[in-house]
Amino acid sequence: MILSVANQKGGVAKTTSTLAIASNLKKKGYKALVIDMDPQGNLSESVNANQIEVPTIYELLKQELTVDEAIQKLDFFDIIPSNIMLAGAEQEMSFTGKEYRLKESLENINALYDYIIIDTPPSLGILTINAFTASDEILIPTTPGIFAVNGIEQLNNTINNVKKYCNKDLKINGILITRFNPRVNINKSIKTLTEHLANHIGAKVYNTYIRNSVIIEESQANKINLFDNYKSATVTEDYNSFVKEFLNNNF
Ligand SMILES: Nc1ncnc2c1ncn2[C@@H]1O[C@H](COP(=O)(O)OP(=O)(O)OP(=O)(O)O)[C@@H](O)[C@H]1O
Repeated sequence: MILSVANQKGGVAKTTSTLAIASNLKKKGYKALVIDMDPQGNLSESVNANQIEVPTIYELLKQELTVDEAIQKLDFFDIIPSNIMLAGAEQEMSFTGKEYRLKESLENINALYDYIIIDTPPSLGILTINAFTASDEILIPTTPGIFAVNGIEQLNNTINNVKKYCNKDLKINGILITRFNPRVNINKSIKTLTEHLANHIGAKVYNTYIRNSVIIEESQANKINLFDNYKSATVTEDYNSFVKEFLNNNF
């Protein structure tokens, strides 16, 4: 399955969720490839991928190399990294067929992986459109904030456009509430609001939600896998439960 993790709102835990889900899937024995489509390159950095003077997603989108040349095999999972060069792609990709570049690149390796997970940037430009065109499904992380929730409707319009013009079989897998603090009342009403909105766009909110935890920043800063060194942290348990729910839904 090719899965895009997307939300044009920044800071809703797209990168964190991609990292946690892909590393958990690998721990469970699945073959996982992560594609960093975010010019910020935070995901590549969090797993210590090589980002300087190596092939990245940018050269792959420009068709300057084959997909095998861009893949790095790490303990976390396999990755196609990104770096700030990718920021230029939004302007440079103006040719016919630009939406299909990633899809074309992945055709040769799709069968080698159980899951290919794409971390998308906080925008609905050509990079996100490439990710959606290449994907089977989309996972939407959202934080319990009213603006984050409002953005889902706009995201759904983009998804519908991609379905209309580039990928008719694209589906929303579900909406994942992240950075949740169950003790705060407003969080609870936002959860209810997210459920209504999900219903309206024909998607579902996963039962599992991800709690707020300082462990996230600590593990990312130290480039440590949650499932190695922070096994008993609540947020590690949340992501583990989430992956179980995700796998149950997809069989
Ligand atoms: N469950 C959590 N608890 C505490 N902090 C978190 C949690 N999830 C993510 N964060 C922190 O929130 C910030 C934003 O997370 P992240 O980078 O994953 O979001 P993003 O949606 O990928 O952002 P961008 O849109 O900029 O790419 C990061 O500093 C991250 O460490």
